[in-house]
Amino acid sequence: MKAKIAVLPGDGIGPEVTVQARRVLEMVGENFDHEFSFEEAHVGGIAIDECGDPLPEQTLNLCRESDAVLFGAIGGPKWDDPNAPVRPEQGLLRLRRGLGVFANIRPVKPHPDLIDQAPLKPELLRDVDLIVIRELTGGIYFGHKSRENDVAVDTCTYSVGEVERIVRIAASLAREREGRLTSVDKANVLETSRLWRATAERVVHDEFPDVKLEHVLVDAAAMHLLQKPDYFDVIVTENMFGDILTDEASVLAGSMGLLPSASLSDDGPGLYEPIHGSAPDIAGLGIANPYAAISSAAMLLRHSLKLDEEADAVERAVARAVHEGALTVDLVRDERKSMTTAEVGDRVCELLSTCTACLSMSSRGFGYRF
Ligand SMILES: NC(=O)c1ccc[n+]([C@@H]2O[C@H](COP(=O)([O-])OP(=O)(O)OC[C@H]3O[C@@H](n4cnc5c(N)ncnc54)[C@H](O)[C@@H]3O)[C@@H](O)[C@H]2O)c1
Ligand SMILES: CC(C)[C@H](C(=O)O)[C@@H](O)C(=O)O
Ligand SMILES: [Mg+2]
Repeated sequence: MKAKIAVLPGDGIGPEVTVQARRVLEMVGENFDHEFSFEEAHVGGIAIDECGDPLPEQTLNLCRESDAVLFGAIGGPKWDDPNAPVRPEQGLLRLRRGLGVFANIRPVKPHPDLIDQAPLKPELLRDVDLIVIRELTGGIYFGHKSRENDVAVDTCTYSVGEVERIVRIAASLAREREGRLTSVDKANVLETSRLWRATAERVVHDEFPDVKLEHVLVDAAAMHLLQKPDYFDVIVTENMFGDILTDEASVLAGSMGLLPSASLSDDGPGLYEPIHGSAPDIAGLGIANPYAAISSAAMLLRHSLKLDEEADAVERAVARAVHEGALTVDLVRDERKSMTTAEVGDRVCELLSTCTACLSMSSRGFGYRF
């Protein structure tokens, strides 16, 4: 098949990990006989430096006319002045909104070989296999904001329609899995959460009677995620809660550098990005973990290009590489045994061409498998 992929590397480690994800997609194109074309554009801090706008019009246009968008990360200390008129993060938020990608899928499934190194007890992690569906284009991120003298305001808004569509996505996914959906809110305090809860209740009751829905308050959910992470199947939540809970969930997997994401709209290109940021503390050192970016590329193959077999092959190559110990420094105890970002990318590409087991077994998507 032919596909056009927009690549937005961004800032900090964004370009370092994105180049590895792009190489993997190129390798998939070669091995499976697809014609993928790639076009790069600036977003975030680098775009501010270039033209004063974190999401230049040509970048958004490129994304809109592509089949999918591979995104690195944005931001960094250079653009962090709280009084700056524009910020890199605004570029990412405008991109999400501009593409209408309201459904952010963040799977969390620890690789068995990394469980012993995680800060949580191995027995808590062994059966963890959860997916967070984060609402991505509403809530406090996009509500009215103001700042006057000593007072700042951020407004959190949700409409019934916005809640219905994200709950439908989450419930459909739960139906294909264990049929359990946990809706996370703060309904004891927030009006938006009460609307969220009532809407989720109605949608699931009317349209997904086979799905078991429960509601958990976000503060308790944060605790349960560490205390009994294997309890969860599909979690659906609003924008900011989903942001915070998924950084927490990355601890279950072992590193921020492992969690991928897909952001989808009703139609139009999907946006694929690791959940981590630009990691200024390690940028430029060549040691960033590229697995989150590479796994995001696998999600791109599966969700935007409908290439399940190819997505499976990439996920198996990742799982195999991890199993062999192809790990960056965030995942090894002994630094001398770590690989660079590029070496990990090399190994995944090699496995994609040589590992017949990676290419042949069939399985269903989301997260690690081998
Ligand atoms: N999607 C995005 O572009 C995105 C996401 C989160 C944060 N940010 C931005 O990134 C900047 C830095 O934010 P932060 O430090 O709070 O979060 P961060 O995710 O960049 O880093 C948090 C910690 O995780 C580590 N880490 C992250 N990704 C890693 C990887 N691939 N390999 C190994 N270690 C990794 C970092 O070294 C750091 O110690 C900020 O400007 C923030 O706004 C951007
Ligand atoms: C950089 C920031 C705007 C972004 C968010 O909060 O959505 C990030 O933390 C993420 O998780 O993708
Ligand atoms: Mg985040």
